[in-house]
Amino acid sequence: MAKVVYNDQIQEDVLKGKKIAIIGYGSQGHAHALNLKESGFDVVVGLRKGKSWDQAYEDGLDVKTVAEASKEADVIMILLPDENQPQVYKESIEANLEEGNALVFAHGFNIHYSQITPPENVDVFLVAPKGPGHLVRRTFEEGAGVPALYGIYQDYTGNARELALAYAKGVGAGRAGILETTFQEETETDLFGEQAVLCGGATSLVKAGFETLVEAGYQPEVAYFECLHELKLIVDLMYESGLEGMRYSISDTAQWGDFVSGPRVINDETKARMKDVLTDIQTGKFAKDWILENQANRPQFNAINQAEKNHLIEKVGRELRDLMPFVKQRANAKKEVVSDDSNN
Ligand SMILES: NC(=O)C1=CN([C@@H]2O[C@H](COP(=O)(O)OP(=O)(O)OC[C@H]3O[C@@H](n4cnc5c(N)ncnc54)[C@H](OP(=O)(O)O)[C@@H]3O)[C@@H](O)[C@H]2O)C=CC1
Ligand SMILES: CC[C@](O)(C(C)=O)C(=O)O
Ligand SMILES: [Mg+2]
Ligand SMILES: [Mg+2]
Repeated sequence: MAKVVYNDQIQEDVLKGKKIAIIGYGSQGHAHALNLKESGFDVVVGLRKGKSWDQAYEDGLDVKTVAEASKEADVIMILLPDENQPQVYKESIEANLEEGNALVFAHGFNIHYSQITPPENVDVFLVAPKGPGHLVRRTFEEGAGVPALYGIYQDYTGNARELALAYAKGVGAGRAGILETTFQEETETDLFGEQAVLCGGATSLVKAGFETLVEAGYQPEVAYFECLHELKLIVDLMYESGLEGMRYSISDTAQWGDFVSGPRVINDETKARMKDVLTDIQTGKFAKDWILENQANRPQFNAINQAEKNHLIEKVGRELRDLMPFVKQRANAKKEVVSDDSNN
């Protein structure tokens, strides 16, 4: 079994007294900055003037420009959207790196696909939480945490591993488990997971189920509860006690249907497509296409995003969630964010 590290095995002294710059204050940025500050570390947030800047300031953080924060920090964590990182690194970070600094990432994309080339005299490592930033923050506040991977690309000071573990502990990951990886493994597995299972796989499965029921004449509201709302309740059981634990709570009829019909939907053909997805990630095709899509100002991304927002499942879902106050609370918090085109 892989070695999983927890809080009591981690010395955080190596990071104490160092200035940590969190560049970006979105989904991951706000969680890392606030969790590290509350863990007793010295944090400065690097941003451009705008909504995130105002939010970070309102949250009681020290906020500076990206160049100023990078210059004064010993540890610089880049938590900007992957597609913006190379330009901001070139314009505002690179020239402010000093010998012995640490350059840190939460995802290996730009190092693994050679979009950022750091100097040789700094440490370069990643601390990648295995969960959305808003849950990194929420679980930390609840006294729990989200697991994280760490990986070392360059160990100039000889302290990169200890720094990475101390950083991971500071964001709360040591409560859940921290695992060593490489930039290649983190990048390829993270992209595969989000495309084939967690995001792309799950949304496609939910929509296909919803559409099948609606096209067969069933009420969209029934289809929404069946294929989307209840999925969270089922996944919660898997999260708590695995597939077996989930199957303990469902009826034997459901479990028999799970055994005989699940493999009719997700089968060898689906797995072959998953392998295609993984191949595109491993060869760099996915990364190249995503970089080109951004250079062209995202024509496909924007068109698909708009069509997805207009899908019937979203209309029905908005109406039903408005009638469930316990769900509405979080949806409203998210809505404020979405309407401002930001994530935090
Ligand atoms: N989202 C997640 O949960 C996870 C993300 N990651 C990784 O973490 C990193 C950050 O992702 P994520 O948190 O989703 O990023 P977000 O999209 O949430 O980042 C948005 C933040 O970046 C700032 N920003 C964007 N462009 C610039 C710029 N040119 N100059 C200054 N600030 C800028 C925004 O400020 P403004 O308000 O001014 O636009 C905002 O504060 C990525 O590498 C990602 O792969 C890893 C694990 C999970
Ligand atoms: C699953 C999507 C993710 O990889 C994440 C939250 O871990 C991301 O890039 O946002
Ligand atoms: Mg991920
Ligand atoms: Mg990801």
